[in-house]
Amino acid sequence: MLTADRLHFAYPGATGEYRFSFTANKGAVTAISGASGSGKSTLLDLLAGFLRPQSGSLTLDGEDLLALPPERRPVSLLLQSDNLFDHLSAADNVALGLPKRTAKAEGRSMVGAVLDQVGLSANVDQVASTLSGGQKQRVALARTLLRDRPVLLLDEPFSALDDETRHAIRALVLELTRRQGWHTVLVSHHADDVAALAERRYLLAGGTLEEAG
Ligand SMILES: Nc1ncnc2c1ncn2[C@@H]1O[C@H](COP(=O)(O)OP(=O)(O)OP(=O)(O)O)[C@@H](O)[C@H]1O
Repeated sequence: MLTADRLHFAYPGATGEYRFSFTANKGAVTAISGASGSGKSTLLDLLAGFLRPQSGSLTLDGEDLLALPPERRPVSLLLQSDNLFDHLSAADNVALGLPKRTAKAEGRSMVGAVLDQVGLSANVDQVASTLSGGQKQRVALARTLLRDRPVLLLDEPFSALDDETRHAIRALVLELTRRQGWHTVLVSHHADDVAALAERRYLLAGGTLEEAG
């Protein structure tokens, strides 16, 4: 279980402050909604380690995550767009998620396997700039799958997609979350996405999270 307990943060010199408490279960999507400017990106930055809280705790199954710098946190991040290097192929973008010193042939077969799982076996060598928005998100999910970190942070990951693609990527996120046992935290304005995915929902307002029905 991913647990934030009174994670307290204030931007230097700013008047507003945040105090975040929530839990996110393994193999499930936890949704965070809130108005523009309510602090959703701030929360994700704290979870990813890009911002440091003034006090409080953040643990994954009891392990203190605040002690870890961003690159050592068991966390992957998927944004609305700009997840890929445009000039690299789908396979090369995914290969960035391989552990260092993976043998070339082994790496290629691991990359092929995850691209296959996200339905992109026909696009392995395609340059990212020529992929559709949905295909790009699939590539980013394949890389996440390869890294297989236990926490997946999603920041409006479906917003740039048309309805049909959005439903397909949404279903893929839910399937991977359940199968891999990820703790997936979804930040979204869209009630439709939240209703389709979330096991637990929180509303962010006034600097705190409130569990919503
Ligand atoms: N570096 C910063 N220094 C001071 N204040 C900041 C900084 N970054 C964000 N803020 C302020 O903190 C508040 C929360 O911002 P944040 O980006 O977390 O909101 P959000 O809910 O993600 O908004 P949106 O939905 O529009 O992306 C805003 O009032 C914003 O102006």
